[in-house]
Amino acid sequence: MTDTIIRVAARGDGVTADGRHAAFAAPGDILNADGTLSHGPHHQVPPCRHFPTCGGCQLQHLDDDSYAAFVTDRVASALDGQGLSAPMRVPHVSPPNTRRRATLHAEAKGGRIRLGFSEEKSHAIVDIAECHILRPELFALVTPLRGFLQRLGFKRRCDIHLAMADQGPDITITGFAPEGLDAAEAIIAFCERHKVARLSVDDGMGPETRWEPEPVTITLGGIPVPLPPGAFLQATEDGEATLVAAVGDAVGKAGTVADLFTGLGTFALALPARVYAAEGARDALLSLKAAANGAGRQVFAEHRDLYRRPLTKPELDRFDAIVLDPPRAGARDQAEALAQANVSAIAYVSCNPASFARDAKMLADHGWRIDWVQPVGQFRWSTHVELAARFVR
Ligand SMILES: C[S@@+](CC[C@H](N)C(=O)[O-])C[C@H]1O[C@@H](n2cnc3c(N)ncnc32)[C@H](O)[C@@H]1O
Repeated sequence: MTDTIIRVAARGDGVTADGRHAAFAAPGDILNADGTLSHGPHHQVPPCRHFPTCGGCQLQHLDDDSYAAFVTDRVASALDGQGLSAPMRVPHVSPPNTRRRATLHAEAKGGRIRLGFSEEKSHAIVDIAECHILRPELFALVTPLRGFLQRLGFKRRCDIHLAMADQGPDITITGFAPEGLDAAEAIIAFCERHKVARLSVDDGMGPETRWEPEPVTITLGGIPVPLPPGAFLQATEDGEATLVAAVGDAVGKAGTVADLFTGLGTFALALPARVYAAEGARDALLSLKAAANGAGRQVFAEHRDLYRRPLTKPELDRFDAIVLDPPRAGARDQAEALAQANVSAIAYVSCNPASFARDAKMLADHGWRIDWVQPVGQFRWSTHVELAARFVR
C-alpha cells in the first residue's frame, strides 16, 4: 500500500490522509508500504550540510510553497482545535540569511571548541561550518569566536547570544566570564578586529559589558533605542516590518492605544498614536522610556507585571485599541479582561499558535470575531510560527 503525504504536522512530520506520520516528508511525497519515501514535487534538496542533525532547521526538505503553507496551516489548525476559523492573509516567510538574533552553544571538547546550535532534542552541539539562516555578519563571527574562546582558556559549556544592533554585532556570553589582564586584552583585540559593537559576559550575576566603544542601539519606528544586552528583538527585520504593518493595519486610526508586553517598543514607537506601553522587563522599559522622551514621542511607559497585574476592564476601556504580544505562554488573564473591554480593535501578536488560539477562544466566547490573521515565518525552516491577528466585535 502507498499513501500520499497531504500536510506537515506541528512538529514537522509529514502526515498521510489516514494519519500515518513520516519524518522528513513533504506534501506530495509518497509513503511506500515499506516505510520508505518517494519524493514528490514539493520536496527540495536541503541546502545545508548540517540538516537534519542541526536543531536550528527541521524543515529544509520543504520547498518555499509548502513551507509557506505549513506556516499558515499551523495557525489554522490551532484555531480549528478551538472550534475557530479566520480569514488567513498570505503568509510572510523570512528569506534565508536574515536572522538577526540567535543563541549558539559552545563547549570545549578534546582540546577543540565546538560552537553551533543544539542537535534536535539533544544537548549535543552541532559544530556549524555553514548556516543558511543567520545574517552573514553574525555567521562571520562563528569561526573567530572558536579561536577567541580557545585563547581565553575556555573549558566548559556556555551560550553565546548574538544580535545585530545598529552599530554592528552585539555578543552576550552567558556561563563564562573570563578574568584578568590577558582576557581583557584578548577581548579588545577580538572586538576591534571583528568590528563587534558590544561584548558582555554573564556568569550568573547579570550582564557585565566588557566592550562598547559607543552606546549600542536598535532603531525601532525610526528612533534609536538603547539596547540592553540580551533584550528581546523580533528575529528578522523583515518579520518585524510585517508585524508592525499588520499591527498598524489592525488598530487603524485609533488615537489612544495600549501596547501590552511592549518590550523595547517595537509597536509603541511605530504607531502614530498616543501610546500606553506596559512591560515586565525593567531594563527594556527604561530604554523605551529614554528613547521616547528623547524623540518627543507620546509614549507613557509603565513597568508592570502583566501576569500578576493584567490591565483591568476600566483601565482597558480608556483606549481605542489594544496591542498585545505576550511570551509563548500567551496571556490568559489579560485576555479574560480584554474579552469584556469596550475597545474598537485588538491586535494580537503571538509566537505560539496554541496559546493564541486558547486566548482567541476566550475572546470569541465574549462576542469578538477574528477579522484576519497574518501568519509569519521568521524562523525559516523551523516549526516555530508567529502571527498577528485583528479582533473586532
Ligand atoms: C514576545 S516579546 C514582545 C516584545 C515586543 N512587543 C516586541 O515586538 O519587540 C514579549 C515581551 O513580554 C515581556 N514579558 C514577559 N513576561 C511578562 C510579564 N509577566 N509582564 C509584562 N511583560 C512580560 C518580555 O520581557 C518581552 O519583552
